[in-house]
Amino acid sequence: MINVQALSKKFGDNLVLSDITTSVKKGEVVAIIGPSGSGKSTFLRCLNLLETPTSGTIEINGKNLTASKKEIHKIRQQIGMVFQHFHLFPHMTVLENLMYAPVKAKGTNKNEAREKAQQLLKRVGLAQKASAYPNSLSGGQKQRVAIARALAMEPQLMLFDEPTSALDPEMVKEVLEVMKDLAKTGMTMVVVTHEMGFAREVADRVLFLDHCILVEEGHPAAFFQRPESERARDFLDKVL
Ligand SMILES: Nc1ncnc2c1ncn2[C@@H]1O[C@H](COP(=O)(O)OP(=O)(O)OP(=O)(O)O)[C@@H](O)[C@H]1O
Repeated sequence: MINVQALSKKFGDNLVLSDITTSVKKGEVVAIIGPSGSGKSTFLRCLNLLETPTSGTIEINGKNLTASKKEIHKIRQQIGMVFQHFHLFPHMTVLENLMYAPVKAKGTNKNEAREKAQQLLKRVGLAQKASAYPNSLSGGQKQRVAIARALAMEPQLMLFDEPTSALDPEMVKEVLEVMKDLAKTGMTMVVVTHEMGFAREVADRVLFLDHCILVEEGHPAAFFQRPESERARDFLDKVL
């Protein structure tokens, strides 16, 4: 589903991603881990062109994102994104937050969008919050709404940028549970995370970035038990 070839990204003279080549299969859950500042978020944001790569190519479902600026809008609609800081519309109710993009961007009929939104709220355990405004929700609830809102566009791929790192510890679990459930449905997911437990239990593959380089990638069981590189061993010694 995703094919990344020789992706590099600079901010001015600062090289943030260096020559990254990898791919993600349909239905795969990939966790991106690594030290702070290693380029994880930038890599994720390149996958839907929130950041423009300096060089290299990114294909999603065979379409070259970097070549087809015209198509990017259409391709983006198929990619859901969940950020660290929710980004819900504060002046809309939870239900309206979920209905907005399907109605405005896809032209979905309002009744259909409402029904789908209600189903999704049920799925993330928040059916009773449909009429609430985001400000009245806890961080964990806001993030579950953000996930449901991304799913309302029926994406083929979901990108998560440290979705639990702004949450109080007691709320991390409820969000990870929703993500685990989503993974079980066969959704293709790329997740930047500091939650090693999630990477170990839920991911099919781990990508380890350090200093702008994709140092190693592999199955979580192998990566966490026997990391190949010195850099990954050092990192795991610090975080586990
Ligand atoms: N818009 C930007 N302009 C300039 N530099 C940036 C920008 N975004 C990120 N950077 C720099 O790129 C580098 C990588 O940042 P990035 O956020 O991708 O790392 P990360 O691995 O996700 O870090 P963290 O785990 O702390 O979120 C950092 O040095 C950061 O300062």
